[in-house]
Amino acid sequence: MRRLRSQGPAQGRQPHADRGRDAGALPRRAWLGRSRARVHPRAGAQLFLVVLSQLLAAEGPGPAARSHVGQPRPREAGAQPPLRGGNPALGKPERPRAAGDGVRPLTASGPSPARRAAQAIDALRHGWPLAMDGGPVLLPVETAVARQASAQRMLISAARAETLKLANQREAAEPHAPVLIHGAEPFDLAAALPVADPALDLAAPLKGPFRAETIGWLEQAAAALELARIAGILPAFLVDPADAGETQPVAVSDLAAWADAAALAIATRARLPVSASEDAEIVAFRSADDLREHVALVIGEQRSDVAPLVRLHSECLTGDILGSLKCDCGPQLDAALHAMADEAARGGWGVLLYLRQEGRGIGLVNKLRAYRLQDQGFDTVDANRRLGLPDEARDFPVASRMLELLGVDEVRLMTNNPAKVEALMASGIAVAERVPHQLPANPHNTRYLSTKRDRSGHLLT
Ligand SMILES: Nc1nc2c(ncn2[C@@H]2O[C@H](COP(=O)(O)OP(=O)(O)OP(=O)(O)O)[C@@H](O)[C@H]2O)c(=O)[nH]1
Ligand SMILES: [Zn+2]
Repeated sequence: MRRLRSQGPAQGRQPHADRGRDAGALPRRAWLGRSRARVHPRAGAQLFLVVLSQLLAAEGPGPAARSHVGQPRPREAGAQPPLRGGNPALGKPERPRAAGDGVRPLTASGPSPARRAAQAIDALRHGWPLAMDGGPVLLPVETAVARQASAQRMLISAARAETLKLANQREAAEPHAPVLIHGAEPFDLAAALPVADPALDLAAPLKGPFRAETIGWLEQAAAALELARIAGILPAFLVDPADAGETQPVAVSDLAAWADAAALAIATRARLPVSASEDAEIVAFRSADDLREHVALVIGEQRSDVAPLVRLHSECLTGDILGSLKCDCGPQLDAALHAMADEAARGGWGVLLYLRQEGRGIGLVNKLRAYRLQDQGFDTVDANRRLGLPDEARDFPVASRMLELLGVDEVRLMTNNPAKVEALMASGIAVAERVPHQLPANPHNTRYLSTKRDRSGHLLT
């Protein structure tokens, strides 16, 4: 069996008793006085600062504390006093500006491909247009800062085109291919938004007439839609708009470089007692260009001779933090941690990967948009498609890479989703067993769970 090299357990693991929080020993009432219970926390903090500054003032200026505050540094004999208001010989001070006013041509000496993709994702979130190498300028409809921009054409996803009843046109009939639409009138942002956003579907059901056109830059179009998904915005663009503003250059191949799981590395690790188990360690992962920080929780003592119980848990802010009843994420997270704690008590161990892939990879805002559509009667799959987004967009090679970095090459995977098993195996992790992980339904998630079973292939009863 292939054994992967571990980066090793944390150095200097301490018994729990050694790590009491010092803060607990502070005389809590000392700093807010007796009225603490009635003081609003923010007001309390302000009061604390006032008291602190009074105490400091009463103490007088300590020489060490004030040596560089408010006092001029001693000057050597003959030295010039510092210039106030800048050196007139240098002209007026100017803000630093990027070379070429920030326009970055795709040259070998420019930013690395992964960095360019990161900049493109950031640009979309800010509403700045992309200049696709070999394709047109694309302005994201949802976030565009160039409010006066307009274009004759829009780029949308196949799923959105289908919702807009365009799939009967030959150029829009390919199920997953991006669709270029030509409007009878140019699209300004007010006209483009209802095409992009299904929240407006009921208010304006007929948006056309549109003509679908052949795309001569299909790869660039697909990459742009993928970048929009990663940025968490609606996947719709004005194509070559007038007045789009400064563009962000990006090439199709940049995306693969950005998504390369090999860039992920362990950033740090620390002991983290949790309510399910006091014997747990958190490991944080980072890569240079992807700002999402994934974590793993290792429960029990890591052993190379026993395959751990593993759960790949995708971020769900609503379920994990707020206790949403619309999904099964919160109870699944809780039950997984307790199952791992039981496993550890029997001499085994567990690893929970907390993957920052909210809403199965479409991001929090788009997931909440999907929830709105679900309230109109669409199921979880159709709601995503109406948004023009895939119903599954998670990046499981990231999970395999995290396991590899932890030195885990074989797992007992807690899941009802066969796609997770396949994805892990495809990226080199042996799945010795699939451990079912079904939790009781509630009235709010019954339809969600049956859709998972009936449309997404989950093994649920
Ligand atoms: N787009 C979308 N995402 C959702 C919805 N409900 C839950 N999610 C997301 O789905 C993910 C939860 O999936 P998981 O429980 O990890 O995995 P799974 O594919 O359901 O498979 P299991 O391992 O069997 O639980 C989280 O990222 C949630 O935010 C929804 O209605 N729409
Ligand atoms: Zn959830």
